[in-house]
Amino acid sequence: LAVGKEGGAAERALAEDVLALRNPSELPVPHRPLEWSDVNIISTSDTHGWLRGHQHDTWPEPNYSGDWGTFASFATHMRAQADARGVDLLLVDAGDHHDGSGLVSTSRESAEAADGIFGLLHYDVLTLGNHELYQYSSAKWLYDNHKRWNGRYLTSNVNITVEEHGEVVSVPISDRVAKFETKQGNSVTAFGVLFNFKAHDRNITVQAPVKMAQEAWFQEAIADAPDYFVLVGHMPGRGLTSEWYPVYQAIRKVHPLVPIFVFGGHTHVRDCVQYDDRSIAVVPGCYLETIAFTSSNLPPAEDDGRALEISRRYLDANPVTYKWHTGTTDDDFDTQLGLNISQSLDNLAHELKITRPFGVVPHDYFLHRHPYGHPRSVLTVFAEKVIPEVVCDRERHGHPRVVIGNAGSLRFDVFAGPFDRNDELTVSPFNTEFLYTRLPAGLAGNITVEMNRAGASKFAPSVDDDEAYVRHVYNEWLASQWDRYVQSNLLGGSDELSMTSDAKKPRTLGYVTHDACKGRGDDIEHIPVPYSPDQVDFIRSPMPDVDPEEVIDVVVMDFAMEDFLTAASVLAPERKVSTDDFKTYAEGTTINDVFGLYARKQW
Ligand SMILES: Nc1ccn([C@@H]2O[C@H](COP(=O)(O)O)[C@@H](O)[C@H]2O)c(=O)n1
Repeated sequence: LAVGKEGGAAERALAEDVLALRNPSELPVPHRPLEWSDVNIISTSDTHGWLRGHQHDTWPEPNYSGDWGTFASFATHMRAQADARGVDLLLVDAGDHHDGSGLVSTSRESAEAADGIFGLLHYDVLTLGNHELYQYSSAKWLYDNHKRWNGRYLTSNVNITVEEHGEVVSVPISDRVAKFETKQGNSVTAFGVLFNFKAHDRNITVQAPVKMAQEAWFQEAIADAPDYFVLVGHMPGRGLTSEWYPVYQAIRKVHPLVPIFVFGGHTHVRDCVQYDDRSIAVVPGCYLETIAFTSSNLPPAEDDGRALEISRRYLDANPVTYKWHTGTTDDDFDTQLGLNISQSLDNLAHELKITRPFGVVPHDYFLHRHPYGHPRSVLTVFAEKVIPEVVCDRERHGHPRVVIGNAGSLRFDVFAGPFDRNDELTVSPFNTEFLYTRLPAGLAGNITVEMNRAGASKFAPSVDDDEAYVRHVYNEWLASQWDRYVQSNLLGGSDELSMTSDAKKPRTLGYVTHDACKGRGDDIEHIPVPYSPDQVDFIRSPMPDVDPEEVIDVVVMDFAMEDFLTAASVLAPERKVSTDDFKTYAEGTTINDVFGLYARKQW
């Protein structure tokens, strides 16, 4: 469980006590019914291909053990409930379907097949994220296939350059706006927006949301008042200057009273804020861990301008939660659609051969629970064990070297037990390659320090003021949960969330959300996952034991190249280090296959 470097004993003892209380094979059961209202919206985001759910036993993984099939059964029962109640139920998703599991990261074709399975569940509104735009081919595939979403896949501010009828044109990847009527006869105007993302591939254009909101087409699209607006987009709802805010403001200017329901993503956190008493912005976590349920009444026909009753709930994505909230049992929960989806996922995993173990991991390695440098940190094992053992260039054999990379390329924990290709792509799904140049060892050593001082430039949206907020939102979110818990327990108190009726019940590890909306958001009360604050943006393999002046091979992971060059220009401007100075290192080796190579040898 551990946390700090040498301290952390108190935290560890606390967490161990808590875990001992509960039989870990048992998932906690919800006890608060959902607040159904006139409009009910289920939102997901940042699924990153986790369609098979979380399959490991280490807590909190079992909280998220539902796959896309069980989620589809849940959504189907929820839709039936909505019909029976005579209310709206919409399903929306805010993008980042790619990069993150064996299904979507084995190949372009596998990502397309996984997208197809994702699409078996009908969504009312969905959009893309930055991970659909790192490669032109992914974006082009979305463009070529956008018609299959029947006008509900919205890319309001993202264009692609294509050749059409012999002409090169920049066109929206998919539809910009959807106007539709719900089963209950409510009119909806919806948009799909991406933050002002800059690190996309060539021939893709992202317009800043603030500019999009001034466009004539947008003004025209919002001119008529619907019963409510649904804004779905890959960007956080909160922040110093949230990129949602100008979009919300543009609508508010024209329609002071029409409800605006915003569904964001990208930060991987559970979050919520209300811009006014007729709007809400909800972010539903990531990796198919969280299903957010948002509900609101609608203004009466004779609108008195009164505040709406809006609420949100973050559900842990597992069958126990799904059954409890739909009043179903083992006998009647699974729907044919759900079963078909689960079967299709198993078939795809089998075809892709992502479930064959490479080895057996001796113990858990965590991404956030330990500081960088701790032997059970994923970053440490990557930098100090995996890279030194498997990233080798035959031609450069015998030349001292150091390897520098971005920590963000490692995305998940590595769990004790069988380690397969799916686990490998989960921990690092990227095709990042290695390049090297020659520099003095002393300079190379200092460059990583400078890179960490400056922080990762590609970590966040590049809207200036927003960056400070977004940069490490997820890490800060985890840190604040753990700090709050440790503080309240060490001081002998308890945080306000523990004061609820089920406070005395044993709890499992999981998210403990404090957002900016009223009431309790988490459906299940958890103990937060231990978090170590000493995380870094960049990592480095051990320095060779050479004189600081000795010129060595300096190997850089290509995604970290810009940050490396910036740091080099700060520390040694006279050298004018540029990409031209780099050559391929360990040709054919990419970071998404180094853990497998290591596992075959060492685990
Ligand atoms: N080829 C890539 C692409 C991305 N990354 C890392 O992912 C981060 C963005 O992911 P979000 O889920 O936060 O959108 C990016 O900042 C990098 O850390 C990468 O390493 N290689």
